[in-house]
Amino acid sequence: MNQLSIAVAGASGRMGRILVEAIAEAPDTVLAGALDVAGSPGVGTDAGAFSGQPTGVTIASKLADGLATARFLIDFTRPEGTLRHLAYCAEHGIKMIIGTTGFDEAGKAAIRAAAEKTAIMFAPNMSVGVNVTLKLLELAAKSLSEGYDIEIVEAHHRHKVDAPSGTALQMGEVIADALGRDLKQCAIYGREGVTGARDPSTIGFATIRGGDIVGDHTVLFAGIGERIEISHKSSSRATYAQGALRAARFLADKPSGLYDMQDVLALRG
Ligand SMILES: NC(=O)C1=CN([C@@H]2O[C@H](COP(=O)(O)OP(=O)(O)OC[C@H]3O[C@@H](n4cnc5c(N)ncnc54)[C@H](OP(=O)(O)O)[C@@H]3O)[C@@H](O)[C@H]2O)C=CC1
Ligand SMILES: O=C(O)C1=N[C@H](C(=O)O)C[C@H](O)C1
Repeated sequence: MNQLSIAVAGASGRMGRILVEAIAEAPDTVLAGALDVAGSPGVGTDAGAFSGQPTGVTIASKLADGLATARFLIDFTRPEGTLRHLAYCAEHGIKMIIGTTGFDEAGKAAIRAAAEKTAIMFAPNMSVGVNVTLKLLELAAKSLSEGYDIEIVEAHHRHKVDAPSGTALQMGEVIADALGRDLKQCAIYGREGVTGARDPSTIGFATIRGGDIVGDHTVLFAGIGERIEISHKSSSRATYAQGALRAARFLADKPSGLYDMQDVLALRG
């Protein structure tokens, strides 16, 4: 079998460790490299050391070492790390699966530009369930466009550094698009003090951080006399890792371009 040779960035992070395991377990993928940021305690150790299953691949900090034989890079790190990896991958034709969240507009523009040189799958949530939920939200928003107040509530573990989550923002964008609104104009990120009555054209966001919550998202469509709640709850990061591997298989025969999980799962349209 022609295995997909995949490198993992942020290999000693929460997602990186699970990805290393998932790649080792899948018969059609092989770990071709592992990266972490210089100074990270994982650098110089075997990428499988965390799970007690050595891979024979040492975590490198130099991109040329970690990416020497990789055709794909799966990157769940931080925006500044991903943007550094992006430039290298675009130059060397390495396909990228980007799960990192928290990019500003300039970062997103850099990803779009790099996708002219290599194939990139960029999605804030790679679980099948969340991506199906996005379709449900589109349908709900179109059907409940009048008389329902829309609020998005997300909860994550205490270590998460960006808020609202990338998934919550994508949910907001899907809903705003379905309603013909611009999320930049109608999003309300938290409330405090005398806020006045709710403006019906807004989409509200609320963020909870605590403990080991893997990732919960609920969208409320609150009307008079009823409310609809559409929820997704992740109980394991393995679902994101499996989504990332599915994305690598999808990209294997794709030309340069920017793709997302709706493309991978054939949910577009
Ligand atoms: N799309 C999806 O399905 C999902 C997306 N995510 C996103 O993935 C990202 C990572 O999440 P998680 O694994 O929990 O985070 P962690 O903090 O556990 O892991 C991040 C990894 O990236 C490394 N890193 C930090 N800064 C840099 C840098 N500048 N350059 C290169 N590497 C760097 C960290 O090294 P060190 O520890 O030494 O700082 C660490 O190994 C987040 O943006 C999160 O929102 C998470 C889950 C699912
Ligand atoms: O940081 C996390 O953990 C997660 N981040 C992603 C996001 O910001 O949406 C996806 C998932 O919710 C887990």
